[in-house]
This record gives sequence, structure tokens and C-alpha cells, in this order.
Amino acid sequence: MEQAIKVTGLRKVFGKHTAIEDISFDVKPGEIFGLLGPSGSGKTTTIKILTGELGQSAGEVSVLDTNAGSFGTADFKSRIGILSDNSSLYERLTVYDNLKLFCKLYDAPLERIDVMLDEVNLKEARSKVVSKLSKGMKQRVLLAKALIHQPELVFLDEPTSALDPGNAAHIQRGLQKLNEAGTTIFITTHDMEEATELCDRVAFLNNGKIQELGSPDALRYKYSTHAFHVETFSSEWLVIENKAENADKIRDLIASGQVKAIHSDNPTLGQIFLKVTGKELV
Ligand SMILES: Nc1ncnc2c1ncn2[C@@H]1O[C@H](COP(=O)(O)OP(=O)(O)OP(=O)(O)O)[C@@H](O)[C@H]1O
Repeated sequence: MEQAIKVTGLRKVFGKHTAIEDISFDVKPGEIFGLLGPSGSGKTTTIKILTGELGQSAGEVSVLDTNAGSFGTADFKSRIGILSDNSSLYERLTVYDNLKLFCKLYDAPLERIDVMLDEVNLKEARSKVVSKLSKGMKQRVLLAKALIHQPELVFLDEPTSALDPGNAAHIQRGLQKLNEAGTTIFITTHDMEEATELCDRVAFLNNGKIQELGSPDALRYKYSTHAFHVETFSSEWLVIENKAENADKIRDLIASGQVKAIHSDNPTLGQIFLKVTGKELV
């Protein structure tokens, strides 16, 4: 398989409102791909089209070498996992019984339940009724559900947005491990640090259009001024351009013992997003 996801000229119109306007991108097998955008930019709509929950108005979509017309088949559904705002649990059943139902649905062995509960840090909650769980705990059960059948590709719509920092970090490590084991991950997030840490490549979605696409490192380099920020022991910050004629200046500063640290001037993904779209991603 050359591409896990291939999207060409995708467009989605709701009545008079164009939610997605001619977007194209590929996701490679084994990649963690992040779709980043402010509220209403079209992230959830994109996930819903890629998982067969919504039809597109125009364009071509292929996921795991399957065309949109076959997204409803049991075979396709068994190959993907989904965590979206439509994912739900049986509120009156326990965590364990919820996951047991999904194991049966996907023909997954019951041993997967404890493996997944460990992954999402919920072993102690296995006998709790879902209606008694906090929002963040429910989110983690939903994540366990999305991964219970060991799909090749998972779609995660803001998986850590309801979590406290400790559990968000735990889930991020779990996603990295899952990816190292070969799972392709398509994730949407508002969290730029999470995107920088997790994603091989990110696309900036704004008003239904992709405005930038690349690896976090490549984007940070592209938008860098390429200057050095030199911090001295007298708490001064000097900005020195990365030019041959400045080599002696930097050498002299280091030789004089004044240099505490030298930093590159690569902006954060959040700063780049603001520059490209004019919007803060909060
Ligand atoms: N079923 C629908 N009918 C009409 N308009 C819709 C529908 N679903 C989404 N939209 C509109 O499409 C645009 C994109 O919505 P979408 O939910 O994809 O954004 P998002 O980037 O996921 O936002 P958020 O981060 O708030 O979840 C919004 O303007 C939204 O109001």
C-alpha cells in the first residue's frame, strides 16, 4: 500500500456553507499525521468523510486502498478505529462490559480488554458503571474501545482534550508505542505541543483550506529567521544573524566566557499557525 489515506480535491458543502474547500493530502502507512485547526475549520467533517460517516460533495477519498463507496463494509470497519464526538458508550454498563461488547462486535479476544485498560490507565475502573465516570475517564474508555480490535489505522478526534496533563501525557506515550508497533494514526488536536511531540507531519486547516503542510521540524525551520539568540551571563540576549561575517563575533563572545547559552530561533508550531492563519489555536 503506497498511501494509507489519499485525499484529492475534497470538498464538503452543507446547504450554502462550504465546510471543506478543495483539500488534498496523503498519509503514509506508519505515519502519525495531525490535522490542526481552530474550532469550525473542518477537522471533524474531514474525519467523518474519511470514516464513511458523511459523504463528500466532490473529490476523491481512498483509505487503506478502499474507496469511499466501500467504507460501510465490515471488512473496512475492522481495519480502522475511530474516536470522534459521535463515539458513545453504554452508560448503564460497566467499563469491562462495554469493552466486552466491542470485543464481540469486532471478534477480538477478551484478553484485549485488560491490555487496553492498562494502556489508558483505567485498570482500577474496570468494574465501574460508565455513568459514574468523569468526562476524562469516559474519553479514555472510548480510546480503549477505538483500539480494542488492533486496527491498522486509527482516527482520533481530539483524544486528549478532556484529559488532565498527567493522563494526556500517558495517552500520548501510549500512542507513540502504538505507532512504533506499526499503527497509522490520523489525529486532530488543538494542542500544538502535543502535535510537535507526536506528529510526523501536520496540516494546518483554516476555513476549510489547508494552509501549510509538513513535518513540525521542517515547518519550524521554514519559518525561522535563522538567527542565533545568544544568552549571556549578564542576562543579555543578543540576536546574531547566521552569516559568515558574524562567525568571529560569536567566537569572541564564547572566548570571553560571556556565553551562557546559544539558541536557534525556530518558532513554535503555535507561532507559525498564528502567522499563517492569523488565528491563535487555543
Ligand atoms: N451537519 C452539519 N450541518 C451543517 N453545518 C455543519 C455540519 N457539520 C459541520 N458543519 C459546519 O462545518 C464547519 C466545520 O465544522 P467541523 O465540526 O468540521 O469543525 P472542527 O474543525 O471539527 O471544529 P471543532 O474543533 O469545534 O470540533 C463549521 O462551520 C460547522 O458549523
